[in-house]
Amino acid sequence: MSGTAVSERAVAEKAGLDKPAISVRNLDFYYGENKALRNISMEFPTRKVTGMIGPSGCGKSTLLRVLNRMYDLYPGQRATGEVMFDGRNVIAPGMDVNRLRARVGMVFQKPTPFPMSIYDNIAFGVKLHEKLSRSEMDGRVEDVLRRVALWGEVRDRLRASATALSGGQQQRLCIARTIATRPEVVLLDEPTSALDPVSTARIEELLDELKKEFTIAIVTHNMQQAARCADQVAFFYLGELIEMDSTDRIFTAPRETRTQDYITGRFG
Ligand SMILES: Nc1ncnc2c1ncn2[C@@H]1O[C@H](COP(=O)(O)OP(=O)(O)OP(=O)(O)O)[C@@H](O)[C@H]1O
Repeated sequence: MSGTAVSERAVAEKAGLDKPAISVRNLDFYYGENKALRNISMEFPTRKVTGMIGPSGCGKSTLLRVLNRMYDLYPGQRATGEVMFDGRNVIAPGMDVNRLRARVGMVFQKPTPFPMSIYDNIAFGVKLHEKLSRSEMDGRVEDVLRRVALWGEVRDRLRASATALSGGQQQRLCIARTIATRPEVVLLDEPTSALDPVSTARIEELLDELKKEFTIAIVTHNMQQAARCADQVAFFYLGELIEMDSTDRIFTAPRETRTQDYITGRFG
């Protein structure tokens, strides 16, 4: 690549203009009659962290659940508009939803390890999508546990139940489980809100590593966390996207009064 091309790319990346992993266009979402998302249009840049903030009930979790069609599991919930991922509208009929959820993985607020061994927590999802030999699976398990900095702590008890791990370890295991299927996008819904400060710091460090490989969307109520982890931040209010910009800009010079009021703690 020429020097010019490299610097153009650097400028494009800086401006967040790189090809997005997911593009949302005119998205509306309904819980029955209740419209929870209103005309959302935004992009999730590839291998960047997008922070999603806003007061309780503004639709942050709902938007995450649309991105991998988690809402499909519940009757009466529907989305209209476009969520483009790898050239396809994921909310249109005909999408292979299981495959989608392997490619757009999700980590929840409360650590939710399956009631099985540490090893099987990771192997379970991989087996649904890939046929690996025993040694390949062993390698995959070790690789993802290393990447979430859990290998040293659990290597001698891979066959022990995952539910015996601490909360912070369980959440790191859930992240390992999610990245084990080699997704392109990882969605995290308040992943540290049930954790102590030390475990929280470890997850935040981990995000910094993971974004080298994955596109990340993280919902958080913690402004410091958004400021520390995100490359861009989206502020939602009453089901609308009010403003999205670089993290610096959102926290130092937001355009909208409502954003300013929220980040300075005047409401929410
Ligand atoms: N299962 C549901 N059935 C009906 N309405 C729902 C359901 N889940 C959420 N809602 C409504 O949709 C809106 C958005 O909720 P959502 O959970 O996405 O907000 P949020 O910003 O993630 O909130 P929080 O920060 O408290 O998690 C709210 O008005 C909420 O009451």
